[in-house]
Amino acid sequence: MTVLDEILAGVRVDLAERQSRVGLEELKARCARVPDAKPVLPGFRDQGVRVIAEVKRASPSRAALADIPDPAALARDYESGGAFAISVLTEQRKFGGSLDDLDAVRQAVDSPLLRKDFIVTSYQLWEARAHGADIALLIVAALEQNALVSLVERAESIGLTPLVEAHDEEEVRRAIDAGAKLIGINARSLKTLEVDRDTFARLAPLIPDGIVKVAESGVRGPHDVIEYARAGADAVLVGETLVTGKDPRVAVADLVAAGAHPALRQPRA
Ligand SMILES: O=P(O)(O)OC[C@@H](O)[C@@H](O)c1c[nH]c2ccccc12
Repeated sequence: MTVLDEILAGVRVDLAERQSRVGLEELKARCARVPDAKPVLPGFRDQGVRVIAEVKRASPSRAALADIPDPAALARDYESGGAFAISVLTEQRKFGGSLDDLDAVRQAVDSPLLRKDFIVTSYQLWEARAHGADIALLIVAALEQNALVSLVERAESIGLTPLVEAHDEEEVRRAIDAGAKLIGINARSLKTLEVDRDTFARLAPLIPDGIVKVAESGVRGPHDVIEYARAGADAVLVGETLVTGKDPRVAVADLVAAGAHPALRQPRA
């Protein structure tokens, strides 16, 4: 059993528990009461390399990272440092997150919000929307192709932009085939938890120009943003470095400044 299998098993148990408490109809009714999701794709391309800053308490590779007693305050710091979007991990068992964190962050910031979880059914997309997310992560490795295709369609039909995450050539192909317009390349394998920062540079050329590319994981500082940018990233997704560092606002601002460097400006499709 891989780490991913283990995480998915726990996610399914917790999901069943939530489904027994809140029915789909009730969730849909909640969705009707929240403001519409923001379209995010154009914003990813209009200036420099965008920073998606993550609220992350723990991870399977590093266990506890940071307490984060006030996720709203952290998100406000990220936003004032210039983050384009905020990612909130909502998986509970391994990452210490929750939908309450998503709610708290939604109350605190106007930036686009990513629900970062292990989504295996459309119920979780409705949840994401009901709790104010604009973007939802779909992990190719966690889904059969049919399920991936229908979750991409369902996400879009309720206004969410799916961020489709791939780790290798085959998964990139599946993401493109599923119609993804926003693809994340995760440098961390969900099977071994190893980080390979060359993954993005290896896989990005397989992605057509019209698709927005996000380099996920392993960013230690401005230097890594520049490397990812040179390899064609439109955005970087950063967690650990920001939650374990001293001043999250300054840390985000340093990454944003690195990604905005004029030397990185390249013609885009
Ligand atoms: O903490 P890092 O190395 O900066 O990584 C952030 C983000 O990429 C990572 O949390 C992540 C990427 N894809 C995921 C899928 C599930 C859980 C977590 C993730």
